[in-house]
Amino acid sequence: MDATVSPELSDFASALIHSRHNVSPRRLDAPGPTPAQLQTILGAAAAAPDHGQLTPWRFVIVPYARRWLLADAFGLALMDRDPNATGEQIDNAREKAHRAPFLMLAVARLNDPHALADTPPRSHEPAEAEVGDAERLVSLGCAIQNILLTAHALGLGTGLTSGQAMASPRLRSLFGLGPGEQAICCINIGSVTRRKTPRLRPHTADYISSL
Ligand SMILES: Cc1cc2nc3c(=O)[nH]c(=O)nc-3n(C[C@H](O)[C@H](O)[C@H](O)COP(=O)(O)O)c2cc1C
Repeated sequence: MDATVSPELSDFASALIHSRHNVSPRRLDAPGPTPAQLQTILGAAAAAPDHGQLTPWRFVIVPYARRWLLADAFGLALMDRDPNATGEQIDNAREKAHRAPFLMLAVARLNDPHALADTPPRSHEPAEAEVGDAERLVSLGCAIQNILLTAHALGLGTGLTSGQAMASPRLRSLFGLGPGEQAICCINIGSVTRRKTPRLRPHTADYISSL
């Protein structure tokens, strides 16, 4: 057996994975992660599987003092797609930017269809274009899960939020998203004020078959 593998590690991994639950940002309050905890949490993303070592994702922290920028983007994104949105609906959209003490945007770095033809292949690694968007998104998902599990291990609650604003030009412009970049979701982290009944997870028989 590999020296790094132990029954304790397996029990710990299982307990950690199965005790994490999504927490609505409405239930995430101060204190958020300390600077030291944040370094640990953010560093966990780097351990995600990454075909070709492209780091096909990045994260943009939105400090509390700058949440109003995100609130503006959420509000304007709603007004763009629904010119009849009420003041209350716009306020609700804006308010989502102010919830958890820590918030950052997860950005996928997907293939830019216009640039692919110009990318020269590298001899020792798959050409950038060989790592398709599905693989890049899987890598981001793993990075996000590493972040969620590490925050959970530190006693913090985490919640993911997305919605139609992710694709809005307002959000793209605020975060300076380049061609091929896609905003996927916000990662919210804080102290859990109130837990909901955790959702039931599927059984292995629901998603495993044999060839
Ligand atoms: C990319 C992504 C975006 C999500 N966006 C939202 C969201 O906008 N609102 C929400 O309530 N949950 C969102 N979730 C969280 C899921 O709803 C949650 O993970 C799911 O209910 C399963 O719960 P669990 O994580 O506690 O097992 C998102 C999850 C993912 C992977």
